Amino acid sequence: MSHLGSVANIALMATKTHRRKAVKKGLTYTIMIVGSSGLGKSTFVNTLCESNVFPKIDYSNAEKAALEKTVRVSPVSVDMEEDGIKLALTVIDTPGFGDNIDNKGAFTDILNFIEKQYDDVLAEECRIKRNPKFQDNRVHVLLYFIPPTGHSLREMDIEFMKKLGTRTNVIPVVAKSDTMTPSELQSFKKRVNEDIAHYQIPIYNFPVDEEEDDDEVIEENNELRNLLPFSIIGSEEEVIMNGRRVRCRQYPWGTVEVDNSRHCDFSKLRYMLLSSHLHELKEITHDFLYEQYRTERLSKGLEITPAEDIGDSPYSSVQNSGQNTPSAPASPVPVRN
Ligand SMILES: Nc1nc2c(ncn2[C@@H]2O[C@H](COP(=O)(O)OP(=O)(O)OP(=O)(O)O)[C@@H](O)[C@H]2O)c(=O)[nH]1
Repeated sequence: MSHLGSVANIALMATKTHRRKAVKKGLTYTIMIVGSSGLGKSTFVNTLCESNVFPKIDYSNAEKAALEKTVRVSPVSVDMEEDGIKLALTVIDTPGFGDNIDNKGAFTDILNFIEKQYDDVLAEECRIKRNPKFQDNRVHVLLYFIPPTGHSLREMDIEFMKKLGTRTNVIPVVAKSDTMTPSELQSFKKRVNEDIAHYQIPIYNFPVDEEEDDDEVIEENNELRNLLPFSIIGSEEEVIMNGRRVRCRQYPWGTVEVDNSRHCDFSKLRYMLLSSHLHELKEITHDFLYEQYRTERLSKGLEITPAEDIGDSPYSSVQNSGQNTPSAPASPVPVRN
């Protein structure tokens, strides 16, 4: 066997071992949620994970509600299983913008958080002896919550998405889309897309490679691109309808169902995030976004500090009794799987 052949074999074995470990331990994956205050970010996380990751806030008690609001970047790990694959999912809720006249502070915290995860990986790569317990917490996808104003994007949303889009895969979503009629929603989506194109906001827009991708992938990506920005509805409420459990929001005039694709795009977004596009989002993060950051960082000749030397970890865990279990932060893994 040639030297190249044996190297290739070792690489293949390493990949297989890595995959086996990932299947056993759970594939690590990180989603960040960003947007103005009160748009339903925490509710969305609970809906996505089908469990009480973030405790429900009692908005009838203003004082208590103010205390319970998300006030810092809050990562929580949730063990899930999607299509037979274990996921060690980390969901990061962030403080909502809008309570302060100047929201730059909250935004800077979010950007710094994303970049710090890249710095940690870079520092780990630069070590002579690797830390076997190193935890890679890079953000693979960021859902940007757009308020359902019915107008167009706000200046703040344009500025924030533009900056975040150079660092991570940004996917815009229309929050609380049950507050708009179908035709209002369609016109709003159109205007948001026009703004995204006009201001050249670098979102993840389901790119296709006509030569490389097969027809199924092209069709799926075209369909998902046409849904952008995804309309979402969050709810932790369940009712029994025609003998099946349905997650919904109930109003005097009717019921909107979270998982009904005629009511909103939640189910398509969930499938795309946790199943069909998970690997692609991880790959783009590692191969492109991180590489770009790394090049910028190293070309500026900045000093890289090993991970454990930089401040306290913001990671926390939450107890819950739901089907999917929020637990301690994602299990330690070597760089990328
Ligand atoms: N109409 C409607 N209301 C929603 C939806 N999702 C959440 N809500 C409600 O909106 C309010 C705020 O929800 P949260 O999930 O706390 O919002 P948040 O964005 O996490 O708030 P901050 O922590 O302040 O940033 C609650 O009363 C929710 O029940 C939705 O899809 N539609």
